[in-house]
Amino acid sequence: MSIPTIIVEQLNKSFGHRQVLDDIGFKVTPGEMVALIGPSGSGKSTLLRHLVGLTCGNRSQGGRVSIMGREVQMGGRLRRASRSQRCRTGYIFQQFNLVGRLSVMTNVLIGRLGSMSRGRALLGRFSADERARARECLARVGLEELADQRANTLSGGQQQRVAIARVLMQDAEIILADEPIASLDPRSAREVMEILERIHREDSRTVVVTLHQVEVARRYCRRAIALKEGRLYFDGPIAELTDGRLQALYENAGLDELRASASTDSAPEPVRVPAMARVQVAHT
Ligand SMILES: Nc1ncnc2c1ncn2[C@@H]1O[C@H](COP(=O)(O)OP(=O)(O)OP(=O)(O)O)[C@@H](O)[C@H]1O
Repeated sequence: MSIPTIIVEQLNKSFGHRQVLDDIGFKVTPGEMVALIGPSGSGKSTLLRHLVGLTCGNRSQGGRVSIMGREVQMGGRLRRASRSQRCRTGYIFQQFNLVGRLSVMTNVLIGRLGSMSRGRALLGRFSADERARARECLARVGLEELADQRANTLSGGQQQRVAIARVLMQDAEIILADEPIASLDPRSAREVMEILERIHREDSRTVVVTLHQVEVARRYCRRAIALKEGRLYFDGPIAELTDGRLQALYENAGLDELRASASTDSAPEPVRVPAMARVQVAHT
């Protein structure tokens, strides 16, 4: 059995008096593609941010996050990540986080900064090999011909593909994507998900992606982790996330989310699960 690449144990997070993560624990093995789903405000983005140490858990309640065998945080204290560890985790944001006035090419090359010497990084001096590699990364997301264009002249879908190329340039082994398709039209959303899935499949990258649309999660991910009100509601094969469980997951959510979560095939089963019940399925 492979050693987990992501380990989360007893993670708790409160903002003021509001507990937004409640005793979260799960493991992800190398090469998995996992959908992180749940109603708006259930804690998906907060959880993802904990995985890279952008947010730290509560001190009083312990909690541990480890990535690729190294602790990111423990007992509410961040561990200083090594440079190489930081480079091995790529983060994709809903709003792309590109430098709009720079070229597409430079934005992709930025993915390399973490592995360069400080001097070279400060001067932004990239080698011919690095430029060739950046072109390859752009070709993989279908944007090679836009290399010299300013990033802010691209469509949202194209910008997200540049962000993925930047993660490829970073050579990240784990890709964490926080609602990467939330602000995209359906076609761009499909392109972005297909690229992520291809990278996962062809390069054996571990991908954890937060999604609002359950049908998208079903199409691209084998496993789902669902949060409800900050608690782990489901963790297992996405095929076991039945319509009844989904109804219970989204039962207090807005109408739009319910529609987004509705299955496209059979009619939902009228199964009701108590609001805070956990449906935890052993993950193999
Ligand atoms: N820095 C913060 N300070 C205070 N509250 C916060 C902070 N970050 C998140 N929260 C709160 O934590 C809860 C979970 O937020 P989070 O963004 O993780 O949810 P989410 O499931 O990703 O929601 P969405 O799907 O709408 O993005 C929300 O109630 C949010 O308002």
